[in-house]
Amino acid sequence: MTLEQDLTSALATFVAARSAGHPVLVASDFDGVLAPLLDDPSASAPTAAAAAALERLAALPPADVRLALVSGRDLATLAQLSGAPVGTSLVGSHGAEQGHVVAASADAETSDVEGTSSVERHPFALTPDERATLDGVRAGLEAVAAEAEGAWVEDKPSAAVLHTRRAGPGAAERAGDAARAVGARYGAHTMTGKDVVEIAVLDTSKGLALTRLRDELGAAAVLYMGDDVTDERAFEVLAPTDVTVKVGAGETAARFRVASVDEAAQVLATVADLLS
Ligand SMILES: O=P(O)(O)OC[C@H]1O[C@H](O[C@H]2O[C@H](CO)[C@@H](O)[C@H](O)[C@H]2O)[C@H](O)[C@@H](O)[C@@H]1O
Repeated sequence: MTLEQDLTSALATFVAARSAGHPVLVASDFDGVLAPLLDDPSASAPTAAAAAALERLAALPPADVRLALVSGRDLATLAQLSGAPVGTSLVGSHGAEQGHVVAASADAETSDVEGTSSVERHPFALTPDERATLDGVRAGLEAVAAEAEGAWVEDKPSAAVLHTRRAGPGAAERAGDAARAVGARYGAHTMTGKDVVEIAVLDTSKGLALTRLRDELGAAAVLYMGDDVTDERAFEVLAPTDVTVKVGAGETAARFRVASVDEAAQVLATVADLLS
C-alpha cells in the first residue's frame, strides 16, 4: 500500500521540523483510526499494523518524537483497549481526562494485560453540581434507550453516551433527537458522533486538549489523524504547517484524507520510517 505523494511529502517536511528541545508530536484518535468500528465498543482493538507502528514510534528518542492518543473514550478504557506503549500521552473523554502511560508499578490504578505498564492520571473530579447533572443526564438517556430497541448507554466519568449503532435507522434518529433534548434540558454539552450522542457536564474538546499538549511538549509540529465529527475540533486548531489526516468519508477541515484504518497505520509507519 502506498500513500498519495502529497501526503508522503508532507510527512517528510513534518519530521524535518524537529529541532533541539522541540520534538514532533504524533497524535491520533482511537476508534475508527487505529481500531476498526464495531458494534461492541468493549471489543475494540488497534489493528496489528497500527499497534506495531505505535511501538516503533514509542521506541524512538523522545527528543525527536512524542506520541499521543486523543480520544472520546474515558481514560482507563482508552489505556486498556489501545495497549498504548510506555511514554504515550493519553487524552480521554474528549479532553476532560489526561494522563500518560508509564512502566508498571505496584500501586498502579490501571495496568495492561501483562502488567508491564500502567496509567498515571492527572487529578480529575466533578463538583457536586456537575455530579448531580451527570446523574440526571444518565437517567434521561437510560429512559431514551428504553424506548429504542438496540440502543444502550455508556457511562464515562464526565459524560453519558447514547449508542444507536444496533438500533434501526428510524429508531436511531428518534433516539438521537431525544438524547439531544436531554442535553439541552440540563444545559449540558452535546456531541454527536458516529452512532452516538454524548452528553458531557464539562466543556472540553479535542482541539483544546491538543493545543495544551502541544504547548506542554514544546512540539515543533503536530500530526493528527481522526475520523469523526469531534476530530474536526482538533483539525481546526492546527496550523497549515501541521499535518491533519481525515480517515474515511465526510466533510473535513483536514489537509489530507486516507480511506481506511489500514492506510492510517501506514501513515504512522511512514513517520517511523522517516525518523529511523
Ligand atoms: O474519539 P474516539 O477514540 O474515536 O472515540 C469516540 C467514541 O468511540 C466509541 O464509539 C465508537 O466506537 C464504537 C466501537 O467501534 C462504536 O460502536 C460506536 O458506534 C462509535 O461511535 C466509544 O464507545 C465512545 O465512548 C467514544 O466517544
